[in-house]
Amino acid sequence: MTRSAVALRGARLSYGDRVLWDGLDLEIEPGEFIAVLGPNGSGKTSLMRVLLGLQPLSAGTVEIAGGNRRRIGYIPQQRAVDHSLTLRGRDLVGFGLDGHEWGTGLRGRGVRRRKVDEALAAVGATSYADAPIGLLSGGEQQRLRVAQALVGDPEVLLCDEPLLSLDLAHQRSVSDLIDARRRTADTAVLFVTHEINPVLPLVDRVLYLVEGRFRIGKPSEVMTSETLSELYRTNVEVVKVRDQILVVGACEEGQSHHLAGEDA
Ligand SMILES: Nc1ncnc2c1ncn2[C@@H]1O[C@H](COP(=O)(O)OP(=O)(O)OP(=O)(O)O)[C@@H](O)[C@H]1O
Repeated sequence: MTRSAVALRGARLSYGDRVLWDGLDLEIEPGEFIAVLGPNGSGKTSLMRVLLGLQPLSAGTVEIAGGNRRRIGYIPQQRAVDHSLTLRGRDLVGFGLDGHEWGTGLRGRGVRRRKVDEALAAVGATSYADAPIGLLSGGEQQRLRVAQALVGDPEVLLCDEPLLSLDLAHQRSVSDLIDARRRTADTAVLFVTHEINPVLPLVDRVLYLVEGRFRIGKPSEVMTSETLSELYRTNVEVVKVRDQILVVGACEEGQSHHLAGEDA
C-alpha cells in the first residue's frame, strides 16, 4: 500500500482578490517530514486549516489520511494558558481521543485510560499529568499538546509552530518526540515554522511560501540564495554556518519594498 498520506492537486486558496497559493501540487508520503516556511501572512496556517477541513480550497483537491479525519493529529499554535486553569494534563490528552469509539463500558474506559497513560509516558509527562495545567511551565504544557495530538495514533500530524517560545532543550525534546513518532509509526508530519534550524536534520522537504509564490524541494534545493531571491524577488543571501542556515535579507513581514539590496 503506497497511498500518500496527503495529496494536494492543483490547489488554490484565495481570499477575495488575494491569492495565497495557486497550482500547489504536493504529495506527502507516510513518514515524511515536511517543513512549511514563509513570512507572516503567506498562508501557512491557512494551509493547516485546509488540511483540517476547516477551510475549503478555491480550486483543486485535497486528500488526507484516506479521508478519515480522526487520523489527523494537530498541534495548534501555542497560546498562553490562564494560571487559574484547573484542567489536568491527562484530561487535555484525553480530548485527543474524543470522537474515537470504544464504547462506554468498562472495557472502553480501560482502553482510553491506557492510551492516555501511554501518550503521557511517551512525552515524559507522567509526573505532572494530574497537576492543574495553569501551573505548568510552557514547555510542560507543550509536551501535553504533543501527547494530545499523538494519542489518537494519527496518520498525519499537523504542527503549527510547535517550538514557539520553547527554550533550546525543550525545542529539542519536542522535535525528537515528533521525529520518533514518524519513524516508529510512519506518521507524515507537516511542520509550520519560522525557524528551520531546530528541525533541519529531520526535514525531508521544504514548502516555502512567499506572497503567492512557492517552492517545494529538499532543504539543499530550496534554502539557497538563488531560490529564495527568486521567491522574495529581492536579493536574499543564504549563509551556512556549521550546520545552521542563516537567511539574510528576507523580510519576515513579506514586504520586499522595505528591503535593501533589491535586484535590478
Ligand atoms: N478567513 C479569512 N478571510 C480573509 N482573509 C484571511 C482569512 N484567513 C486568513 N486570511 C488572511 O490570509 C493571509 C494568510 O494568513 P495565514 O494565517 O494563513 O498566514 P501565516 O503564513 O500562517 O502567517 P503567520 O506567520 O503570521 O502565522 C493573512 O493575510 C490573513 O489576514
